[in-house]
Amino acid sequence: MQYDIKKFKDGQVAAKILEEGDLQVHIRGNSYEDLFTIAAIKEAWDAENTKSKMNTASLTIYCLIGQRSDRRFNPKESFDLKIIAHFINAMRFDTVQILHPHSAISLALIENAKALPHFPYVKKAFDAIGNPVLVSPDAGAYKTTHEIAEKLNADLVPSNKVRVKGAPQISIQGDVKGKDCLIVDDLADGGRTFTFLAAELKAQGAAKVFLYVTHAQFNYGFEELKESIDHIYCTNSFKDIEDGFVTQFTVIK
Ligand SMILES: O=P(O)(O)OC[C@H]1O[C@H](OP(=O)(O)OP(=O)(O)O)[C@H](O)[C@@H]1O
Repeated sequence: MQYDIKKFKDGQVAAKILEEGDLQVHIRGNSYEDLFTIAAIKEAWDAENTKSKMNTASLTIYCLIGQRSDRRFNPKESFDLKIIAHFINAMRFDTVQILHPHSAISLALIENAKALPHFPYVKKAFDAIGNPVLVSPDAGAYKTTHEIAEKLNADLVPSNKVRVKGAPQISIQGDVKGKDCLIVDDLADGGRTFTFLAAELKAQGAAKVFLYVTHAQFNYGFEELKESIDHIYCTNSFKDIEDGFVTQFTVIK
């Protein structure tokens, strides 16, 4: 399904449907502008499809904005993922696929949503390195990384993270001496989780430490990661990165 997006100088986005049939929207979805772009496309498509109930509309979001804000962190603060989910639900897509959501709460709040698995990209990194031990950085990552380790027949070393005044405190539950380690997580923001964990893995004798994250945001702290991590594997769900330190798997053009 072809559509055209026009952006006005004041920031307004408008859409035009260029052909008939089922609608498939593939978008990063990592900005409020993207959400309004999706809404414009769906509104234009709905206007053409009021009579035809045969056609379906599907949405694929590669990096859902606000996915970490999956609760009200403090009284009097907004619950941002709930607002975003309300907005997407109002568009009434028949299916919504979300690549590697931060938690199951995104899938619970967004109607007709299911996760698009990150397994194929972890497998590519796993094969490129050559049978590393998988490391899950925190309780949130443990469940999905455990499932991936089972599928790959790989060893898994869980670690636990608590944040003290925002700074991650790490404890590793396994032997990594002389082993190549692949940390697997959903996203890197400032990267402190991974610099601390990689430093601790190396202190415990790990040979090399690699990082896989689906959503490579690297909003700050990117250069510091080079001190303790040997190479990063990620998708381009959040942005395209040109750096020899990073291997990016393309999910969106
Ligand atoms: O690159 P960094 O800035 O270190 O952030 C990345 C980490 O933060 C997120 O978890 P978060 O601490 O938000 O998990 P939570 O939902 O359990 O609080 C994410 O799953 C990573 O583990």
